[in-house]
Amino acid sequence: YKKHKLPPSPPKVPFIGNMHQLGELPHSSLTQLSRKYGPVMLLHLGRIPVVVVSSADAAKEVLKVNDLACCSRPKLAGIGRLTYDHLDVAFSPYSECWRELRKICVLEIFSMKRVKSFRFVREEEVGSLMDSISRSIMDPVNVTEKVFAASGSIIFRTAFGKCFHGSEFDRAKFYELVHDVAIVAGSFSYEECFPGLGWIIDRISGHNGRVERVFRKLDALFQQVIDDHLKPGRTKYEEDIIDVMLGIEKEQIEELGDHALLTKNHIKAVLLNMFLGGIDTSALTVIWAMAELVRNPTLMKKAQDEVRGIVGKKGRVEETDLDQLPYHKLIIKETLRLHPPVPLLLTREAISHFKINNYDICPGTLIQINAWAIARDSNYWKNPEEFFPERFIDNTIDFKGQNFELLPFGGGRRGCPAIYMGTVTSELLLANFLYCFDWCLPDGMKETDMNMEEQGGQCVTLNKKTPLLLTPVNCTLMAKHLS
Ligand code: HEM
Repeated sequence: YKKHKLPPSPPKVPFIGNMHQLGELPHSSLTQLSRKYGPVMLLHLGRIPVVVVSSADAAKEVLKVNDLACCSRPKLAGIGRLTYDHLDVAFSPYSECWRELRKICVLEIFSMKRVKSFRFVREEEVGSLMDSISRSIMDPVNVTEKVFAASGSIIFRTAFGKCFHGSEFDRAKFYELVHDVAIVAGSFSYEECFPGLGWIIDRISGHNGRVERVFRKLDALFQQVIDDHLKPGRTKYEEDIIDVMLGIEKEQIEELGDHALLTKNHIKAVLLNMFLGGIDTSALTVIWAMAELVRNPTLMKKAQDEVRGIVGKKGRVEETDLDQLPYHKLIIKETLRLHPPVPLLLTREAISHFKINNYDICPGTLIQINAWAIARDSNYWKNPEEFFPERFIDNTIDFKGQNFELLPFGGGRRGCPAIYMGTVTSELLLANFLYCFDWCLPDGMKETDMNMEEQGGQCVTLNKKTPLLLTPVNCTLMAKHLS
């Protein structure tokens, strides 16, 4: 690679490379580093070369101009095991098989029509959450916990067709499992960073054992639900995602025989993607939005006036109301700008040589787009640190992957295929929070005392460091619904 012009790099330490510079909050440390080394920089995690992209122009080079040259994902051992050797959509390297599966996801699983067919699940879950909060009027509520639980139940029911309630899975155990999966999915093994030696650390640190334990539990859960779905004489009330995928598998076997693509393992791997990709992301959007609104009472009032004006005395916001709430949509957009749930997007891998801003990117290099840094860059955003939904009035910037200064869902061939599913869930939850209750901070806490820190750690998602505790104040609009 001597002839190549490589991107600038911060100084490396022997063996670990730049690993020590990632810190507790990698998106934030990388933003600082990019101020010094530029919007395209080359880091080394152990032996792995990683190019970090921190400007809209450079992101466009990756996601649009050279999308095909770098639309693969690295083959990591931990997630490889959890996805039955990369049979999923989110973490699989680029291949013919991945393309087929992605097509099935876009057309059959995450299409607007399919997502709309689960409207009743979302409305029921949000409804029971509002009922449960209404029993805590004037008592502080852990909004973080409640929203995660509702988002988890929505995905669980959408995928499996049944709720935790009255099933053999208990909610706490399920979350523990999803959390373990998220940690395995977000971590490199030492062997990957330090080939030849890292396996020793992997064995001592128990990495391999943890991956295996998580895999076994998850596989048993998926197998059991699939078996339930295949039982003769099963009463099917509404089609869930497992029904949809089993239907596609059957069709493919009838049409293509041995050449059928979809197997039970593909189905399980896609379910894993739904749990990893769908629960925390939608929940975090609502939690950060509520946190911002409580700190900004004027914006809160404006949003509440809008939703209460449109919904009237109905008692609940329904999905059909959401399109009549333009200010509400601006709040979601501004939340996704300031608090993108996946701040570094998912890692891509270059398949062939290409250039970004005239720097050579060699095959095998990993690419990390810092969507968080771009969305807070004063070159594109006025007062970028301020939560100001009005900035999107008369502004055509959207988050669907065409405007490279706002990329909460990524873009290009690997962009999030479930934008509609994610946004409709967040919008419905937030609109009901705003419609059903007035909110105040517990124990005389002031807006300026709120802790808005981000949580560090191994997760790919951007959590709030401290749980959001808020006190619901009675709202008469709901009384009619409850009586
Ligand atoms: C507010 C909600 C959501 C946000 C912010 C979000 C964000 C993202 C991001 C940043 C990526 C990576 C894009 C890239 O690398 O360019 C992604 C990929 C993905 N997301 Fe989402 N997501 C959300 C909701 C969901 C939901 C509800 C599901 C499914 C139930 C889901 C499933 C996926 C899958 C399967 C991929 C991998 C796509 C691929 O590699 O081809 N996401 N998402």
